[in-house]
Amino acid sequence: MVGVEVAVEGLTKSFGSQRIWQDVTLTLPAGEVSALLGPSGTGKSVFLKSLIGLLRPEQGSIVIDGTNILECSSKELYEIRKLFGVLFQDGALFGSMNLFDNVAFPLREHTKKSESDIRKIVMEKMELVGLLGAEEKLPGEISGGMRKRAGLARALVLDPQIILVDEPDSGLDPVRTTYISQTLIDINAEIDATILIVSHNINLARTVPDNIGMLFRRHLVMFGPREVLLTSEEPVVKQFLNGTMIGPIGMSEEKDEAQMAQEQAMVDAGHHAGGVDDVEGIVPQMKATPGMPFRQAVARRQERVRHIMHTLPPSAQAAIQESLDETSGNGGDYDYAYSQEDTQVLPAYRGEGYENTTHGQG
Ligand SMILES: Nc1ncnc2c1ncn2[C@@H]1O[C@H](COP(=O)(O)OP(=O)(O)OP(=O)(O)O)[C@@H](O)[C@H]1O
Repeated sequence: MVGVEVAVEGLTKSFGSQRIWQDVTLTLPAGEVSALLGPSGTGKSVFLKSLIGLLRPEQGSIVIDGTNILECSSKELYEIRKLFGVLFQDGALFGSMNLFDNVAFPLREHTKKSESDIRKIVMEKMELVGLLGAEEKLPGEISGGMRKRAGLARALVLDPQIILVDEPDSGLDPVRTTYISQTLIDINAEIDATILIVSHNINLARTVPDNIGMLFRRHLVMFGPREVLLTSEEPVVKQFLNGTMIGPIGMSEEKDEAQMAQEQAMVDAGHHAGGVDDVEGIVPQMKATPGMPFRQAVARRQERVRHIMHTLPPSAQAAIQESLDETSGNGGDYDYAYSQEDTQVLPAYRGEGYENTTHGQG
C-alpha cells in the first residue's frame, strides 16, 4: 500500500495581523519523501501543524484522501489524523513513562490490541530505529538523538501513511543527523509512506528528499523534484544551500539593498562570507540500507518526473536526464551507496548511549 497524496492549494495563514505565509500551493506526491526548507521563522512548523489540523489557515484547502481538512467535521478530521505519524522536534515524549510505554501509547489509546500484540509491534519499531535494549529507559536518561528515534518509533506504531518530521536534525551532530536521515529513507523503503521533512539542514536537503520546497518572505519560493531546487540560480536558494552571509537572507530580518551592497563590498575586499565553498549541482541521493526492500518511490518519481520534465528549467532537466541515463543503463538497478564495511557500523551505533557500552581506553 502506497501512502496518500497531500494536496495543498492557495493556503494562507496569519496570527492576528501577522501574515506567516500566503498562497502556498504544493502536492506531496504519494509515497515519496519531500522536504520543506526555509530560514528560521519562515513558518515551516506552522505549515506542518496546519497539515494535521492543529492550526487552521484562514484560506485555501488541504485535501487528504479526498477530504478537505479545513472544511470537514471534527469526526472526519479525527479519522484523517489516524493516517499521520508525526515526529515533533524534541520527540515530545512523556517524561514519566519509559520508552516502551511511550512508544506503546498510541496503540493503547487508539486500538484494542492485546498487550502481547502491542509488545510485538513496539519491539519491531524499536528495532527499526535502533533502540532495542533501551525500552526501560526514561526520556531524561537518554541522549537527544535517542529521544528523537524513540519519537520516531512512536510515530510509526499505527502504520502511518503520511509521516511528518519537524527538524530531525535539531540538536544532533552531523553524524547522528545522517543516521536519522538513513532511518527515514529506510522507513520509506519499508512502508512506502508519504514523508514530509521540515528542516534547515543543508546536507539533509541535498541528499535525502525526492522533492524539495522552500519558504521565504511569506511565499513558497518553489516546490518540485529535488533537481529543480538543487540547480536553481535563485539568489535565496543559492545562499541557503551554501550557508553564506551573501544574499537576501539576513540575521534577523530580510536585508535591505544598502546592507547587501555593504556585505558584498566586504567580501570583494577579501572578507570570508562564511559557509562552505560554492557547492554546485547535485550530489547522489541516499539509498535504502542494503537488505531493506527496494525503494519503490524512486521508480514512481522517475515516472512522474518524466511527465512534467518539459515544464522544468533547463538546468533541472539536464540533471534529471543524467540520473535517468544512469539508472536505465543497468536495467533500473541502483548500485548501493554503502560498502559491506560501512553497514557493519550500524549495529555498533545502535548501542549508542547504553550505559554498559564500552568506551575507548584513551
Ligand atoms: N501559535 C502561534 N501563535 C502566534 N504566533 C505563532 C504561533 N506559532 C508560530 N507563530 C509565529 O509564526 C512564525 C513562524 O514560526 P515557525 O515556528 O513555524 O517557524 P519555522 O520556520 O519553523 O522556524 P525555525 O526554523 O526557527 O523552527 C513565528 O514568527 C512565530 O512566532
